[in-house]
Amino acid sequence: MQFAEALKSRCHTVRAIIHNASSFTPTSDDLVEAAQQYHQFFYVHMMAPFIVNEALRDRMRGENGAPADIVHITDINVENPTPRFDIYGTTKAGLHNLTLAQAKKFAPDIKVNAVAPGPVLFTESHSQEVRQQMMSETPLAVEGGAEPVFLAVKSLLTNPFLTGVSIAVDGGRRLSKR
Ligand SMILES: NC(=O)C1=CN([C@@H]2O[C@H](COP(=O)(O)OP(=O)(O)OC[C@H]3O[C@@H](n4cnc5c(N)ncnc54)[C@H](OP(=O)(O)O)[C@@H]3O)[C@@H](O)[C@H]2O)C=CC1
Ligand SMILES: Nc1nc2c(c(=O)[nH]1)N=C([C@H](O)[C@@H](O)CO)CN2
Repeated sequence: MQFAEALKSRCHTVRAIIHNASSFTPTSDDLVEAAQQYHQFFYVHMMAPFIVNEALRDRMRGENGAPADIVHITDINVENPTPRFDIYGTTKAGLHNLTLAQAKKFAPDIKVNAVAPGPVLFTESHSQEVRQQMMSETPLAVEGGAEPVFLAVKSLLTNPFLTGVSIAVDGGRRLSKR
């Protein structure tokens, strides 16, 4: 556990931890490659947040007696997965569950919450047709960008009475997808 020890040697007091790191690729048709993907996705979406949170738990300090904060960036599809991204989705669902478990485990000293984005930032891989399709499935019909995700994280950090919460930042998309 050298990583955890190195982290502790560098972090004396921590106000908040935001777990944003992620891998995002469709599940390979090759089973060997898919197994390798599972390891990669498990480590970045579940193992790393678990290790970092446990390693720094005793170093976390809120302000003026309020709890400290951990925020996990998950995905609106944790309960309505996209089969083509099943490995991605199951490990993000694991991160969502870790949010709930650690909210119970770390209270009252630390709040643990999630922000679940919908498609907020398209990549070059998204054709104009795909973008239009996704916008047609989004009630607010715009590409949200990173700012709404930041504002959701900020609202969690400034509200001392929220833990075990997941904020969907998706323009209402979760309401329209079947
Ligand atoms: N963009 C969107 O529409 C949506 C995003 N989200 C979630 O929001 C978050 C941010 O999204 P976005 O910025 O688009 O994500 P990107 O895929 O563009 O970036 C992911 C980041 O995670 C980093 N990363 C990956 N693996 C590791 C690792 N092992 N250690 C450290 N860093 C790592 C990458 O660094 P590097 O470049 O060095 O590999 C990269 O900077 C992610 O958790 C994503 O799953 C959820 C739903 C929709
Ligand atoms: N790590 C990432 N996760 C996700 C991304 C991304 O670009 N990086 N994008 C999405 C979106 O839903 C979008 O690609 C539409 O499929 C999901 N997660």
